[in-house]
Amino acid sequence: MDYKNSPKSPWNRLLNSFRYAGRGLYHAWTTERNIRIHTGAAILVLIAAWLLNVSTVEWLLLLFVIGMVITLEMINTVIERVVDLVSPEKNELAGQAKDVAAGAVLTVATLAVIVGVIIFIPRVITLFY
Ligand SMILES: Nc1ncnc2c1ncn2[C@@H]1O[C@H](COP(=O)(O)OP(=O)(O)OP(=O)(O)O)[C@@H](O)[C@H]1O
Repeated sequence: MDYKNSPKSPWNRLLNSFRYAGRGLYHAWTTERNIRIHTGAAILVLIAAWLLNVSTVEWLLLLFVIGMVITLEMINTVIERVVDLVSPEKNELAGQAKDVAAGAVLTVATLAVIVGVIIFIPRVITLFY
């Protein structure tokens, strides 16, 4: 019997789906340096947001872009793993898939920086003038 069809109660299945998700988060955290860097930067941004008393809408925007960056980093990791699985040898399509995934992370990370600059720069300026 394959693992998907083993007889388990709905609660067991639900519990297992959380366990697998937790294992995925742990794997991403321990193996991907970029995810640790982005999480560290996100914590610093959230501390700055708290210290500088940003508005509710600004909190929502910051949380949204932070969530997007970390989630896309994880999807990028998924794409790298799957590409390495199906195409361990050099292949043009495999390279393109990884490059485009990396480009997606860069796009959202750039957006996050722009959002941070728009929210924080005016507040930092008023701190000094
Ligand atoms: N199988 C492949 N065939 C062709 N090009 C590849 C292949 N694997 C990787 N590459 C090229 O090398 C680049 C880096 O790939 P790699 O898997 O090392 O990603 P990485 O971003 O360096 O990984 P990590 O996030 O683990 O540091 C890819 O973006 C792609 O251009």
